[in-house]
Amino acid sequence: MLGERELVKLFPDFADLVQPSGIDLELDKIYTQESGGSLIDNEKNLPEIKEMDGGIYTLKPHTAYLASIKRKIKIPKGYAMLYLPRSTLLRSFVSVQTAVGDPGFYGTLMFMIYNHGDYEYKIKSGDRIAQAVVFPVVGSGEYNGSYQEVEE
Ligand SMILES: O=c1ccn([C@H]2C[C@H](O)[C@@H](COP(=O)(O)OP(=O)(O)OP(=O)(O)O)O2)c(=O)[nH]1
Repeated sequence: MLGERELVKLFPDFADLVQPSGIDLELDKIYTQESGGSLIDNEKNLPEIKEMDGGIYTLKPHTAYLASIKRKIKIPKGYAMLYLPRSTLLRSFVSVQTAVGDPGFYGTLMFMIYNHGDYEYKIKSGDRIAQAVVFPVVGSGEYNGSYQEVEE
């Protein structure tokens, strides 16, 4: 796992969010699910989503949402990331569910947030919801999948 000094060099756009062994990630927007979707023979049809009215979001009990993360991220070739929830959310009965960040990925991270509780949970755009931990990848390839964005 990479530490502070390496992370600041590899992720200069996130320098102010670097922690001793990871990078804090801030909530940008929250989206609700508006339709079904499918994954059949690797043909993906993503559900339609709708941006919630911003500022402070209210997560209903037993409901799933998508959350975008502020700032686009570039994961350098030779490194991969895992994203772990902030424990304050877990202590509040809210989970942040995530996958792997691939070497070479550039774009906006999207996570799923689920309010497991029996009560509403309020969260504001800009608050930290997860921490990225970064690992070197031996013999790394480079991501070029459907979520790759063109670097500006
Ligand atoms: O929780 C996560 C984890 C990763 N990513 C980003 C970074 C990752 O590199 C990219 C693609 O993730 P993945 O490889 O899991 O996508 P896929 O479902 O395999 O789709 P595709 O094959 O089109 O890339 O999405 C997220 O937005 N959210």
